Amino acid sequence: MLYPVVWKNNSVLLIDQTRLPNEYAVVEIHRSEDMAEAIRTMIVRGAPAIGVAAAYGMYLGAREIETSDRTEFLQQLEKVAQLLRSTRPTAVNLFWAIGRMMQTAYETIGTVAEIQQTLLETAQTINTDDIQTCQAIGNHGLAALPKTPEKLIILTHCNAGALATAGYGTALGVVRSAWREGRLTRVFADETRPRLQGAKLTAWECVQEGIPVTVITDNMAAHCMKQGLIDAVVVGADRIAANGDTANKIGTYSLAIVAQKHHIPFFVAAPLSTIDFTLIDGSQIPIEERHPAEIYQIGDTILTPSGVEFYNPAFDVTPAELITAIITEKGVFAPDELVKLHTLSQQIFNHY
Ligand SMILES: CSC[C@H]1O[C@H](OP(=O)(O)O)[C@H](O)[C@@H]1O
Repeated sequence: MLYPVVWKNNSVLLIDQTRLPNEYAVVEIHRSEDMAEAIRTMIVRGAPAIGVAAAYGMYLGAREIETSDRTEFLQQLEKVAQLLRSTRPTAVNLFWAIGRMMQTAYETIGTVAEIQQTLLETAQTINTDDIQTCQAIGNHGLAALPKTPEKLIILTHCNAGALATAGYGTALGVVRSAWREGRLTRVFADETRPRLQGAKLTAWECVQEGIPVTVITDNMAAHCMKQGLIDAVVVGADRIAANGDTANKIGTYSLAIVAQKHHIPFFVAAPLSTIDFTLIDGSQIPIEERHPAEIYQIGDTILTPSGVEFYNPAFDVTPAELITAIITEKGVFAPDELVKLHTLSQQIFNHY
């Protein structure tokens, strides 16, 4: 199994996803500021993965606080939370995980040392829980996929794999489960400009797992669907509103439009921790804008002339009416059924 975030020897080990697929490098993180930078620069990325990373970042920050006074400790911990919240705005998992860590600190009655220990245990629980959640998503996804005698070809976008979670993946979790059950022919992976998570990360994960994978450029997806090459589209999510509107990597929205045009089921695979029930629809989901260099530069090559402007939104929002179903660890739901999960979500994520 592939784990992008690992607690080991009193530090956090991150697979450096900016160096894949050509180099498998691990970065050792000891301090909260370094964890914030790792999230900001996408050494670690993917909604659930940055939630897990932020949880450990909260513990790293907690152990840096040198006071035995509980009130002072909590005030300092809130500053760590603010630092981590400032890293990336769209994936709600980041904010949920930080909120859970703060809630744990406030609820722990004891010495500062006892609060710090409880924070570490909470981060480790968030980590292990997400692996189990992804495996449940994968298994529930099997029931959602088209029931055809032939094996399926699934198109996915960006990377919603083990690298984007604590392990196993969400969209690629469904792919892994389908592969293991003998229901998959191959994956078509959008390269996913500008950060190329599909070409670099999804393709790498599939090769590691022996899953046949075809990489296409983003502008080929519609043609592939029109040719009848694709049986289903399965993507991840960074934030899902209560009505099922879903923020995911830029390019997801256009995929959903073309999938509907060609009557191809379009699935979002995501844990409950990605659903933001405080938003009635996707209109208020914050969309991260990243540096223009992600568009105009690949390696040492500058792609565009000087004197041009750039617009680099990292995400878009797919309206619920374009989504066939949302695959969660609690089952498969039509977008308008998510409200059934609200009470359960509040029980699991209360006050975060
Ligand atoms: C398992 S959801 C992963 C989700 O996060 C990715 O964004 P980024 O690579 O910028 O962190 C992408 O939207 C994926 O679908």
